[in-house]
Amino acid sequence: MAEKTAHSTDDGVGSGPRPAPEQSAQVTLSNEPGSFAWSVLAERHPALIQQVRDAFPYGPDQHEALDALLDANNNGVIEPLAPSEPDHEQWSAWGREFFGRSWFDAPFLWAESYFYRRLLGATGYFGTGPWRGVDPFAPFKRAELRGTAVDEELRALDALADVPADERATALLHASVWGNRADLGFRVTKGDAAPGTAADDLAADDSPLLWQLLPAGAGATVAVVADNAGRELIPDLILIDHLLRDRHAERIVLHVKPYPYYVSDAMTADVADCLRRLVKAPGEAGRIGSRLWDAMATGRLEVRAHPFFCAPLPYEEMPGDLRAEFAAATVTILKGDLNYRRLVGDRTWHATTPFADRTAYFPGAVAVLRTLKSDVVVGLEQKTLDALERSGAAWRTSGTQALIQVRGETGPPR
Ligand SMILES: O=P(O)(O)OC[C@@]1(O)O[C@H](CO)[C@@H](O)[C@@H]1O
Repeated sequence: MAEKTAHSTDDGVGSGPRPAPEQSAQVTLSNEPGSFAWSVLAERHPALIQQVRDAFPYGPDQHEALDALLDANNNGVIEPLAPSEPDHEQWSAWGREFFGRSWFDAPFLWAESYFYRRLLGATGYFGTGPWRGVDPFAPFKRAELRGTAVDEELRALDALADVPADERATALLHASVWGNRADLGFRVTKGDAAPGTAADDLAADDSPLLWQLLPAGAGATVAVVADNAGRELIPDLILIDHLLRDRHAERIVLHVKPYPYYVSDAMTADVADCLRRLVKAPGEAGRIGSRLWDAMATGRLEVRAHPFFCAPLPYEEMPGDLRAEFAAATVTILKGDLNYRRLVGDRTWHATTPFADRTAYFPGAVAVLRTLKSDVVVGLEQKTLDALERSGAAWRTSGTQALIQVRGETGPPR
């Protein structure tokens, strides 16, 4: 087995700026048995291959490719994409340093991202045959959206329609945060069929600063970087409607993934499915759906699917066009655990490392709405950290804790 961790000044995944030495921390790898990252590769990935295999009547080619991926994930080394693949060159550059290593010895963020790319390849998603463009996770996403839990969540909106605006705003913001628990990745392996009981309080809450950045009528543009489809995207869309309706934003750009990723991540098709679900719902949910449908038609709400969202890279290495887009936004709101890992860096930061320091490179104000589902966290107060540690619970990874963190001041010169 190779070294347990790589050092932060040389993670080999791109050429972007590196953190200052005094802020360095080790890149998270997956080669420590029993660690969260190890369990994702050793347990979640094989279970996911099986789920995908069971969900579609694939032919022998797909079964063979899935067998090969399972074997490589469990026992093999990382190999480049075939030269015939359209993104072969891109991934060759991203993976140069990791090809020939065990999957467990590559950075966790990189290995997971490449796993999803290979899984799609195995199902024929990027091929020229009949499975081209067929989302292997679509059956799980659709089942979730059809479920009665969504009916109940949408019915609850009727009671919110008449409460004072600030209370409604808080409720909708929290619904979007906790919506991040509804991650189908949690349900891939036995034993984590559903996340545990949610904490009453947020582990960090900078929401006053978020609202300060978005005073009504100031003509703001907000970028929302989505995470999961279905039960997460619905509350995200409802929050977007609130921001537009109460004029906290004039325009919102919703960034989604260009291809299926991390089981349930949202793509344009999932936005359309959620909007249809809302529009057809009775009561307030249906009215929200109609307003959002109109906002799409007039361009006040726009969907984008930049390729960087499926790249195995931290946001620190984002390309210039995306940097310019975030810089032009009044605030960028990032949803979920993976976006958080990419924002602050998937490393063993001390949990009290200031959030503002870790995000100082980000172009413009940035906010995160996240439940904790992996080891990395920054920006906690010492007393919060002490209490969480005393609890003895798996608070970093169980999805029971959540946070809203915001850096308001503008980032470095652009
Ligand atoms: O980004 P999301 O959907 O909130 O979470 C993604 C996630 O489920 O995937 C990884 C494990 O596969 C973890 O980082 C995290 O728990």
